[in-house]
Amino acid sequence: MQKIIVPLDVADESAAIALIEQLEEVTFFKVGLELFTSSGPKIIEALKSRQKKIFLDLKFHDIPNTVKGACRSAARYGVDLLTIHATAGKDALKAATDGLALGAAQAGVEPPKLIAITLLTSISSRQLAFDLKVPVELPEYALQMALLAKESGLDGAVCSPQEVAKLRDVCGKDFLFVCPGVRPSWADKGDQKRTFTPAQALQAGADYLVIGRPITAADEPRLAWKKICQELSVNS
Ligand SMILES: O=C(O)c1cc(=O)[nH]c(=O)n1[C@@H]1O[C@H](COP(=O)(O)O)[C@@H](O)[C@H]1O
Repeated sequence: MQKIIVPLDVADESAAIALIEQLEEVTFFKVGLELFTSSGPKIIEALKSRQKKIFLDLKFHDIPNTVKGACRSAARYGVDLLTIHATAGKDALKAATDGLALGAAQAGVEPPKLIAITLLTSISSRQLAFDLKVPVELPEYALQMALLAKESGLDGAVCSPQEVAKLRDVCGKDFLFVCPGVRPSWADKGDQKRTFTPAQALQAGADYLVIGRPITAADEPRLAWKKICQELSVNS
């Protein structure tokens, strides 16, 4: 199933390699804050040497000049997807795309697709209103963040599968939607608040699903992966 991205949310490179080797059918992996902070770019080389696609999820959130520089550096890795928070604002989002173009040209690689986090899938409507004091309904807020990303020239957005149908409707078929917060009916939700099953998420219009702990924390990750793929083939 080429639409599932498996996050390597583990402590170090050797744990990541062990997972990659168990999950040999998986073609797309995510390197996030935990692994990149501990291992740095070595893990990217390890994935490339195995011909895997790479989602580098560093969730940049800073002033325009800083994200431009960070994106210039990240572009050199030649990864497929990169994240930034939409709430960094329009100037930072535009600066990020400039940085990517610059870094990719300098390194002679394709720039990654830049996608914006709309609202973390671990945030509930209640938390948005009462903790973050955002006086807008959650679906509308996620939509506005996706539109901000689109207007700023980004390639797509990260959103909950619960919102993707509406966002797809407004942003159009060419805007890329990556959805974490995906849980098979048999899996623990953990800290995820706005979830759909894999079949619901694809039906709602997600281009890619990010599914982590239901696979990576299972006693047998490869069996959990296969179970999800089987469920998807029955439901599609
Ligand atoms: O950018 C992300 O990938 C992301 C955005 C978001 O809103 N929610 C979210 O869970 N993620 C990431 O998606 C993965 C979800 O992992 P599981 O909850 O284990 O399936 C983690 O690596 C998160 O960092």
